[in-house]
Amino acid sequence: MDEHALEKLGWGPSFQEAWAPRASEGEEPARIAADYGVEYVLYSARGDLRATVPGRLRMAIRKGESVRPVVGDWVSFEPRIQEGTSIIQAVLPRRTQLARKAAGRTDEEQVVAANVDVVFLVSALTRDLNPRRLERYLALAWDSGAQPVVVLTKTDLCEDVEAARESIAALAPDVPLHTVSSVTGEGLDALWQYIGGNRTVALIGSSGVGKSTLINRLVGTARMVVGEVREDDKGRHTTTHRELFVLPQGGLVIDTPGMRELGLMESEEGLRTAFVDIEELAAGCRFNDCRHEKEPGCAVQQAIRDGQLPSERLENYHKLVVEVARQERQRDAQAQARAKQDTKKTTRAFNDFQKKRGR
Ligand SMILES: Nc1nc2c(ncn2[C@@H]2O[C@H](COP(=O)(O)OP(=O)(O)OP(=O)(O)O)[C@@H](O)[C@H]2O)c(=O)[nH]1
Ligand SMILES: [Zn+2]
Repeated sequence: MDEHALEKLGWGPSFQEAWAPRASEGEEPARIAADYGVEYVLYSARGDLRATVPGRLRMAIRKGESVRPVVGDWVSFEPRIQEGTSIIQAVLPRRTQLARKAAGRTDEEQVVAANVDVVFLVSALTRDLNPRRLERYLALAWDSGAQPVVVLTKTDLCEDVEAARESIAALAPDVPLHTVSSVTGEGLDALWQYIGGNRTVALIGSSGVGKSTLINRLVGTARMVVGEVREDDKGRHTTTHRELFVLPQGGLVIDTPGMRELGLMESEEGLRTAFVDIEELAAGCRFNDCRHEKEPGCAVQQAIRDGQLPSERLENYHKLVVEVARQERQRDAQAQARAKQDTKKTTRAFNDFQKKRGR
């Protein structure tokens, strides 16, 4: 086994210790790189593999005896290289986990990423800078066990960076705080100290604060095409989508839809409160279902033309609306995939049953 390859993926003594007893079973360790609900992509010493969770483990998850594997988790898997789909046998104890409360059910947590070392709490130094929201993100980060780092972006758009820095620093005196601009490059170098050393970094923050731009500035083209699915030469689906990225300089970044959803905790409230100006203006639009794009009689567009509303406000609003829609589609797709899997299982069980009866 290539220990060095595993180290680059964030492997360490605590995982080694937890995994060691399973070595005799012929199992191997790997880290979850993408989570499709039914199927996973693993990074292992053998390279990238596809894997599923067997019925036994699924049952244990349902009973609460095991956690459900999520992106960033270390797992022990049984290699099935010939078949093309390996089997996840156990989830190794997590060092940290980023979770949000499931909507509606306050007692139930939804883990969106595991084994994150550092969380960048990203906010933009614009009108949308919201101390209460940052406090919520901080609470989330503290709960996770990961180290929080506040990153204030878009210094190039801010007239008084020092004042903003001071007001935010007062909220979280013990948390490192950095101000950066992905446009001018100001302050970016200081972020490297958190990224190296095979550590895993996650970025949380509202839509539009500059998370993607920051990742791209820091890691260049390390990110892969998102959501691309294509058929390989045997007609199987090979997924190129990843949610855990190994950086060429060392270190890892997690960017999952769930992570983006953390930025949407405030979405409903956000669309109403944070964008109350737009909601109010929208009452004056000619059409009830106006999207404030190119519709005639749009009061929001009019307000922009009149200089009453900065166009960036509407851009941010649109980004949030698009993101909500994207996530709904994603949830639908996952539900469909699960349903398809269930149908297959039922068909198989039925066929087996028929065969047995025929005998
Ligand atoms: N002026 C300025 N604009 C920036 C900076 N960083 C990002 N932007 C712009 O802000 C907009 C949003 O940036 P994104 O990186 O897409 O924001 P995000 O947080 O990834 O947003 P989601 O993908 O919706 O979660 C883009 O138009 C960026 O070009 C910055 O430092 N300065
Ligand atoms: Zn409108």
